Amino acid sequence: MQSLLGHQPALVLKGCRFRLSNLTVAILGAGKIGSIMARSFSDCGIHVIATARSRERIEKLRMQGFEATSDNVYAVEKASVVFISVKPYQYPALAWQIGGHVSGKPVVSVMAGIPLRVLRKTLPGAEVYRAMPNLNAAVKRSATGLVAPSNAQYKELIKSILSCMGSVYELPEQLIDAWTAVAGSGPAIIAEFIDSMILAALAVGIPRDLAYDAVLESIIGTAEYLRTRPVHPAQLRDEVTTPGGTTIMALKIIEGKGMKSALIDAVEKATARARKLAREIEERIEEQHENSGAS
Ligand SMILES: NC(=O)C1=CN([C@@H]2O[C@H](COP(=O)(O)OP(=O)(O)OC[C@H]3O[C@@H](n4cnc5c(N)ncnc54)[C@H](OP(=O)(O)O)[C@@H]3O)[C@@H](O)[C@H]2O)C=CC1
Ligand SMILES: O=C(O)[C@@H]1CCC=N1
Repeated sequence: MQSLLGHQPALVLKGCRFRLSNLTVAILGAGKIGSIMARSFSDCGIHVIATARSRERIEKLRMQGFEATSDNVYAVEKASVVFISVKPYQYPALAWQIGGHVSGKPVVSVMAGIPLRVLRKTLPGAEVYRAMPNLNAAVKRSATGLVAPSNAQYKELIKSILSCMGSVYELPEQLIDAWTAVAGSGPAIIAEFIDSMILAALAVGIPRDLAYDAVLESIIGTAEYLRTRPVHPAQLRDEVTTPGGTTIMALKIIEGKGMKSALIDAVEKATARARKLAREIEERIEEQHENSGAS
């Protein structure tokens, strides 16, 4: 581990945290989530080399103050830790480029669906991890799931880097697709709910800016309440619901229209999609392998 961080002596800090400012991290595919990761890591003092394909994106990353390039191999060779944040279907081409340059390095994929098995096969000799952050990393509130390989050498370092985006939860690999559906996609699902509540507020005559505040503050407050008190959501609901009052009228409609079952179905479908992605990407990698004439 020492070798990753150059010659700086104080590797392990109090509380088992690492001196991240000694570290160079490559983020391959710094698009929407990758550039948020770049900002979070950079705010922790990490030197980030971000990559993208298009000139526009590289220029944008440079304007944000990052070292940016289209040269993935350069980024991998310069970095001690590599993050991969291209879209899953973009991964086979990227793996083809960098596969011969990652041996001995920790490589963390934040791509939905792609299993450790496939990462190991395409990144020979690397210590591969899967992580699933979410967009809330932009406000340092990501709930990031982490899958580490067995006998991981760099796990504490990777956790420290990921914690620059918020909370980190270590998971067995069989839960990461479900985590992707709940926490990775979570901000989109919750944003749909917020949008619906704002429309509902408009429908009953609350002006738009007030509607936005009413909904957001209620959501943040409810999350804070549940986070800080030992109360089950159903108990909170009961505390709000006056017999014969207003809340029960709303709850009756929600129950009748099947909001809970819609959400359960939605998360199941998103989880299944992540699993299917794994098969699709593996097929593409095999095709690429065959087309290259390899045996
Ligand atoms: N968006 C989200 O909230 C989350 C996404 N993820 C995962 O992160 C990944 C990225 O998602 P997202 O950020 O939304 O997607 P984006 O399309 O915004 O980002 C992907 C980036 O990868 C770049 N790219 C593609 N191929 C290469 C290559 N060969 N070399 C260098 N750069 C390349 C693209 O560059 P260019 O723009 O120049 O084409 C683009 O900027 C996905 O795998 C997704 O599953 C995980 C958690 C949350
Ligand atoms: O929609 C997706 O596939 C990615 C994974 C989690 C969030 N966005």
